[in-house]
Amino acid sequence: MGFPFVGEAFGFFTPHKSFSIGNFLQQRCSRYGKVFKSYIFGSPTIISCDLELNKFILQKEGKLFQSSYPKPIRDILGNHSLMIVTDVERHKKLRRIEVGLINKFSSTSNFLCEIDKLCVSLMESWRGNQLILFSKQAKQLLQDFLTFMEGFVSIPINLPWTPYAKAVKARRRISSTLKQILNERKNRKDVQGKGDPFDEILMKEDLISDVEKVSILLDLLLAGYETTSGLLSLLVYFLAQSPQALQTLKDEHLAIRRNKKEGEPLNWEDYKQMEFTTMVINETLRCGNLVKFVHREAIKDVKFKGYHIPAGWKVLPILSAVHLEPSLHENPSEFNPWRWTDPATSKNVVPFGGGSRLCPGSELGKLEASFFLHYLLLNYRSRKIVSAAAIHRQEVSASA
Ligand code: HEM
Repeated sequence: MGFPFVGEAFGFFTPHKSFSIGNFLQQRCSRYGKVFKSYIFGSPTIISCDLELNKFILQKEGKLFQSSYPKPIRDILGNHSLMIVTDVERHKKLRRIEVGLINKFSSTSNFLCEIDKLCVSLMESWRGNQLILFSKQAKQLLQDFLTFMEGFVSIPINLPWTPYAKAVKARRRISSTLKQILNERKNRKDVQGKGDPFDEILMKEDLISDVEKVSILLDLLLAGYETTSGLLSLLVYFLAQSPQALQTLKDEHLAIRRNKKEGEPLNWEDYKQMEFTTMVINETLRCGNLVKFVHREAIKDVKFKGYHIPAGWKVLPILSAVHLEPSLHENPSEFNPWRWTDPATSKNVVPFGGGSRLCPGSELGKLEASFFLHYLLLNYRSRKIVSAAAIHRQEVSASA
């Protein structure tokens, strides 16, 4: 079970290529099978690389298992964050509001135009640059967010110079900016309820406190930021490895553009035609494993398929292990978007988790990535200049 206190944490958290499960899991699975015991940072832990057990854990949220994120993540996200809240009724209430906000935004008449505009302005900002280092560009949106995210991969030592302390401070700064915006909106009574999702849903909501409202906004910013920017980087990375997929994708987007006037923004009809694009995004999520695992804890003694999980033990369903399982996917480490023509593939890929905590931003993330690809492919040529691999940094992945 490894070293005192840290246990097997070093092995488990060692970075590795995103399209492999890494040496630690590989060795343990071949020695003990797909479900095994470990000891990570002071907690006895069950690690599951088994599809059925993973689905069972996610489906039994609130009944047999609950969310159980480690201290740095809890401190940085805050106790009101959707991912952290364990009380079933409170989670339902906050989730209803967050899902309502995402849906309301997605159904506004200018929603697609706004995403389209964002993609076009991003491409405009690159104009004149001979070389764009993609992974850097995708992450350079907000300095506070970078500091915030760095805290997730840190040891929780609260000294002014540690990434953890800086991240907690960055969270405080972002929260106070959001609080200010909420207050300003409260005072602008004249515009409330006139079609703006924030005004219609958040400002009218009396059942939650202002602190919870700020936390909802923070959740959406954080969960949408790290994951979507990671997905865009991975798309560029995997497409650079697969010229055939890149060409097929380009053909799809050229065909869509041919039927439009110069500068006309994309619409739902265009999005529906992006069939190969959807396959590329799904395959990128399978190979890229943005969220490698989620954190859970057994709240009762659990027996499933002959496994016994004692109450109070940490449980880590490894989503990526199922994505890369050779008995479920042919040549699992190969980036092959065409495998998605087989409907069985989607049953064995769960990049957005499942059960009552299924990612509420999955469709939005995919739509943003599709529009981004459209403008990237029509405006830029890419060239691989370093033979880097897509590396998995474990804790960031857990941030969702
Ligand atoms: C695009 C790539 C994305 C991936 C791979 C992803 C993945 C995930 C996963 C695996 C979870 C489950 C965490 C758990 O069970 O503990 C999750 C939850 C969540 N995601 Fe996403 N996500 C993505 C994009 C987004 C976007 C764009 C948003 C919002 C705008 C979002 C908002 C959330 C929220 C609020 C939760 C917490 C749900 C809950 O606990 O009920 N995600 N995400």
